[in-house]
Amino acid sequence: MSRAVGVLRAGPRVGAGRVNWLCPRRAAGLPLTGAWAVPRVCKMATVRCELLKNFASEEAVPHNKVSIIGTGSVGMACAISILLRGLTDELALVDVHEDKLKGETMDLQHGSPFVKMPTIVSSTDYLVTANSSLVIITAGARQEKGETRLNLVHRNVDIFKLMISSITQYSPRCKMIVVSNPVDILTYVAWKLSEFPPNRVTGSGCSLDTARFRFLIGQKLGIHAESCHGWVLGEHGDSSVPVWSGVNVAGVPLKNLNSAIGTDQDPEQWKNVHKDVVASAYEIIRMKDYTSWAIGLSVADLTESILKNLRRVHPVSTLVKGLYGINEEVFLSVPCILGENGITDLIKIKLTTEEEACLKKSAETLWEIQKELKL
Ligand SMILES: NC(=O)C1=CN([C@@H]2O[C@H](COP(=O)(O)OP(=O)(O)OC[C@H]3O[C@@H](n4cnc5c(N)ncnc54)[C@H](O)[C@@H]3O)[C@@H](O)[C@H]2O)C=CC1
Ligand SMILES: CC(=O)C(=O)O
Repeated sequence: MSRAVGVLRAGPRVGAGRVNWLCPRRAAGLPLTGAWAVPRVCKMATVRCELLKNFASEEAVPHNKVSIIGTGSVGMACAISILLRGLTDELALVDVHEDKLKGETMDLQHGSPFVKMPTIVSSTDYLVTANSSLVIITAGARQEKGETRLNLVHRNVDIFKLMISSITQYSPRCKMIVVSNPVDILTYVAWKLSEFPPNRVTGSGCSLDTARFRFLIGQKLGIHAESCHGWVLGEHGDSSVPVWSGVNVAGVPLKNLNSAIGTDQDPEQWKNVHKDVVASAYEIIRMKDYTSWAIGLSVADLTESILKNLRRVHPVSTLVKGLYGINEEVFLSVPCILGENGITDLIKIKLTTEEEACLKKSAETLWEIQKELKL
């Protein structure tokens, strides 16, 4: 971790559009040492020195720093969504692929004239993430066409073993959002390896499934997704559970209008909406190789609740041991209140016997895999 690697940094402090390699200690807000500690003095009459009268040191400490680990499709969709919403005063990016990391950083920085860009730093060294309020983990393998999320587990657990200790070393008080798949298992892995309290380790879980559910209900009704309320809970992906009893528009439960909604007996076959939710990722991956925009936008929404301490309710993956007859340490999505301390409360949603059985079955499937992991 002490390698003297450079940190790609730009932002208001070094001038929009400029790309500088700066000391990682400076990027981390630590006192400068060695050659990096030379004070900024004007040795010759540069335009900068002629233009500016320097009043104060530039060593600002970020208050809302977000780090994103993994600058692939998902990491960069998270980055742009967070930047466009103006949520952070410093964004740090980390990836093992140095050229890709530099390229993505420069490409974002060049958007500075159009967005109020915060400082953006990046490095292969986790020192650049120091003092993060929130670390978003998107690093790792993604599904090939037709591959299941659970199939990724061993490849991504190995990556997490390398990553989590570096994150906690530099940001011991951060919150984490895990996005890499299989997200529920990897949230458990991040929680175990970090030794953080469970409220600080959250999986993006069913935020994406729920967004897809609301969008598809909206399409069927001709109403905007934001006005269609409903939740998908449990495992992100294949065994997710749609809570039909709670689906409503303006407080009108659809179940009151169609008592068979979501069942095989339903003449309108609303259950196909959830089938389409489950099929979405496979369908999109078949066509464009990966999914990115909707997950990026949903992670930015979670980020906003945490950084602004909004205490909004989100369907995210959390430790559910003791709920719904689940006795193992598994992470599944339930409605959670998210704020500056991560998850402070869960909403005790009433499930039907069938829904509860589905949740228990997902928990058993996940535990069968988790109990074999050597962490
Ligand atoms: N939870 C959810 O709803 C969703 C999860 N995902 C998952 O997100 C993950 C990322 O997907 P993509 O961005 O499409 O993949 P990608 O292949 O485009 O990006 C992954 C990045 O991780 C980096 N990486 C690999 N090992 C690393 C390490 N040890 N440290 C730092 N960086 C490392 C790679 O260099 C690459 O840039 C996958 O696991 C995917 O299944 C994707 C969409 C939705
Ligand atoms: C890839 C993935 O997990 C999704 O789009 O749902």
